Amino acid sequence: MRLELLSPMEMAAVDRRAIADGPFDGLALMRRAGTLVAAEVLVRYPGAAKVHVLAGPGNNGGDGYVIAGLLAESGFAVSLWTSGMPRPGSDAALAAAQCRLERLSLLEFTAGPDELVVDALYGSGLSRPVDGDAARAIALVESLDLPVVAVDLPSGVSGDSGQVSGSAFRAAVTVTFARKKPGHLLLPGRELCGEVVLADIGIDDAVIGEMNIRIFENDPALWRTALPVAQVDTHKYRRGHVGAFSGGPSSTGAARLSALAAARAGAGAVTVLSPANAMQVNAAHLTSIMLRKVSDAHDLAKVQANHPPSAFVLGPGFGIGEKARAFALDILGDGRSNGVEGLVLDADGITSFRDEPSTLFAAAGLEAAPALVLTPHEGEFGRLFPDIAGDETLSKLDKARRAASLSHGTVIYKGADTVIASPEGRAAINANGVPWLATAGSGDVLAGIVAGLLAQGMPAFEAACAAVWMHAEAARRFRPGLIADDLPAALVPVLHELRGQHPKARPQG
Ligand SMILES: NC(=O)C1=CN([C@@H]2O[C@H](COP(=O)(O)OP(=O)(O)OC[C@H]3O[C@@H](n4cnc5c(N)ncnc54)[C@H](OP(=O)(O)O)[C@@H]3O)[C@@H](O)[C@H]2O)[C@@H](O)CC1
Ligand SMILES: [K+]
Repeated sequence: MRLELLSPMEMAAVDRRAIADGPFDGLALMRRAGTLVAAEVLVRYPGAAKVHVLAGPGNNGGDGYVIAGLLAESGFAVSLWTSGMPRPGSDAALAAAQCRLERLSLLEFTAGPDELVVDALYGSGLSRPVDGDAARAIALVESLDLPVVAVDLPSGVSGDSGQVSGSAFRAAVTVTFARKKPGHLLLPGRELCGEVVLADIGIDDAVIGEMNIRIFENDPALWRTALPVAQVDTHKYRRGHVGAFSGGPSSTGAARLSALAAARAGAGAVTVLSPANAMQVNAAHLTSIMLRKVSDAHDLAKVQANHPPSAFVLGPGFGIGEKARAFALDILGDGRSNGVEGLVLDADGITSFRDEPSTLFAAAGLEAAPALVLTPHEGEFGRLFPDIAGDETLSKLDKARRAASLSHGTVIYKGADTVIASPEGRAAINANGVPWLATAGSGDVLAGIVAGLLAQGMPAFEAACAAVWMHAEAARRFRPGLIADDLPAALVPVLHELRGQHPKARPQG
């Protein structure tokens, strides 16, 4: 799987390196790119009454000249609309010189129903907001509801951030080259790209390998080998023990959702850690999940002394305040020496640190601290990282990476385009989410899955990526109608399948 995501700048560096190394020069790469886009058009829209190719002044436009020529040779009626001449001597200028079609000015652009648009105005070289003739063409195409095949990126969509600059095409298909860019996965870019096709234009994987890329699309290939595999001789505590903190008597459900999810994710034992006044409510709803009273620091110390959980979930339904801060700092301070692998801080656990985030970050940064995993949605992210959240020059990917570095934690920045970032700089963008996953309690389940995997010894970044993907995959398979209570059980077939593909897969004991 080619999961690395290249920023437009990295892609340009890869292009330069590939051209320097050979065997293909820039024009050959461009011809290949154009040929592969033309092939997609042929396969997908063989009956198009007419194809409008819009070619810009850079190499994206160069691809457009190649595409227009090939489609005309294949028998399509092609109109070639250009905006600005390619720089003399550039690959685009060479491609333009080889294209014999009449050039119409984008200024005059017009189209009719049942026609197709190939958008080769701007790709990774987008340098300012799209306006003027290009914006007018975009509006006309949108009003006619014409299908658009975008070359590399829909014009107007930033390859770095997925944000729209000025206006942007909404493509049915986007054909990109060598590797996807973050803008193909981050919103709103992901929606505007339509289906993303990755075309191999002949750039050697080794050239990309040398770039030491640390940003990926989240996919099982990224973490499958790190998934815990139960051994035959295992016993319940060796399969990991999760402690999920419950809130008071009227808010216990969230912790139970986390607990169930942790158990379904494979933790051998799960305990709900409940304040005294919520013990009865919790007891009435738990069967396989254990229950212990933890009202204060003294109770927590007792839990830590005897079969301590190897991972904790703190936050779902817990309540905001000093108790959450004290418990979190206690667990981080207690350290790995006591067998604690990680703390998942979610919801109220995050909000509890809004006035003193540096205390949390300092505790997570101590050498002996267990892994901290933070799971903020946008609002919670802004509470914990106000300066990063408020910086409009940063993409969601940049924000998550900075937050991870600042907090010394793995950050799961949730949303329809969840970004997972590790403190040492790795990041993954998730793309298998479905709208019906946004349901009450869904976040509690995610926190539980992360803790379940951490408790079994899975490293934090891999556990976070795996949890986000499995959570979404379980929801996708369940289909609409899903409520959070359905999710823990819906994880089981997903995990079975993943484990079946594990290189060390063996019968489960
Ligand atoms: N060998 C390779 O490199 C290969 C590259 N390939 C292809 O090249 C593409 C990247 O090419 P690229 O770097 O030339 O950038 P591109 O997207 O054409 O835009 C730059 C031009 O557009 C202009 N411009 C930008 N924004 C604008 C705006 N809003 N409104 C108006 N003008 C605007 C900008 O103007 P400037 O900023 O210079 O003033 C400049 O003239 C890549 O996406 C892929 O399709 C493939 O062929 C495979 C091999
Ligand atoms: K484009």
